[in-house]
Amino acid sequence: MSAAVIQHAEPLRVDGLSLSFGGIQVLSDISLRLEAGEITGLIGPNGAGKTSFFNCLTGIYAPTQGGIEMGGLRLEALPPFRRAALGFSRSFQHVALCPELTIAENVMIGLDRLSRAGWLHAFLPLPAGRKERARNRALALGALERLGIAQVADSRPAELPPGLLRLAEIARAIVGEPRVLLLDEPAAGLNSIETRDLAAALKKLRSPDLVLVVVEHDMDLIMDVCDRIFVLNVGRLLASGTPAQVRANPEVVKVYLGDEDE
Ligand SMILES: Nc1ncnc2c1ncn2[C@@H]1O[C@H](COP(=O)(O)OP(=O)(O)OP(=O)(O)O)[C@@H](O)[C@H]1O
Repeated sequence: MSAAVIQHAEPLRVDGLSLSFGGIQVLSDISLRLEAGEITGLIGPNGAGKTSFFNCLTGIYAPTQGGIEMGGLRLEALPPFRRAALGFSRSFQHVALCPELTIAENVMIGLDRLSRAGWLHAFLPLPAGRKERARNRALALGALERLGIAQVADSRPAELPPGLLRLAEIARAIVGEPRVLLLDEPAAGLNSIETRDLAAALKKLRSPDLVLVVVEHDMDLIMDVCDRIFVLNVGRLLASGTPAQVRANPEVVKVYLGDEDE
């Protein structure tokens, strides 16, 4: 096990990150700094490279060039499980909860990196497993509570609407108290009321110890919750700034935001 830890309130620094598959350049020379204590938005047209960027941060994709650093640790060569152990957590574009498990049990899966024997052990009817399961359930309930949905702890995914499922997924992503939380299109498939609830939940997650990055096409949500926004276009960083600065940037309006009104 790595003795390295990322101290609280460290920014995540990305320097000259590039990614290509064969001859296709997916990300080109991305340099930026993601601050703890802020909600950062990552926006851009379809195919701009947003998910690929997340995949580079979590180690699913190996960048062809560039560095990723946090708290003095070089991360770009670490495999995904090492980055997870250092506190990287993410949610995916499509809801991926296990239908056979309750919401609390689904959230407990997010404690894998903290579990001594792995989460499966905590589900087995052994004394050590029972103790660990009780501890994990309490942590899962805490995460659900933090997002205001503790009442669905014992429901199964099929019983719940998309908005609650999305929040349950985020509960699973935060239950291990990550240092870096990457949310990929959390508002996808949600109606306007669910999106409003999501925005309120995201604001509650803002914390001095957390780098929180949201990829999203819902511009109302992004402009509402984000402190800072980075705009990608065909794999390049096109612009960055506060929501007001990004909204007023003519290049961003031309390649992306202009589409919103059409
Ligand atoms: N594993 C891969 N192999 C080849 N090309 C890939 C791979 N992953 C991503 N790409 C390509 O990289 C480009 C960026 O894709 P990516 O999914 O990162 O964009 P995105 O900004 O997240 O798009 P969207 O908003 O539609 O989700 C696309 O052209 C995509 O086809």
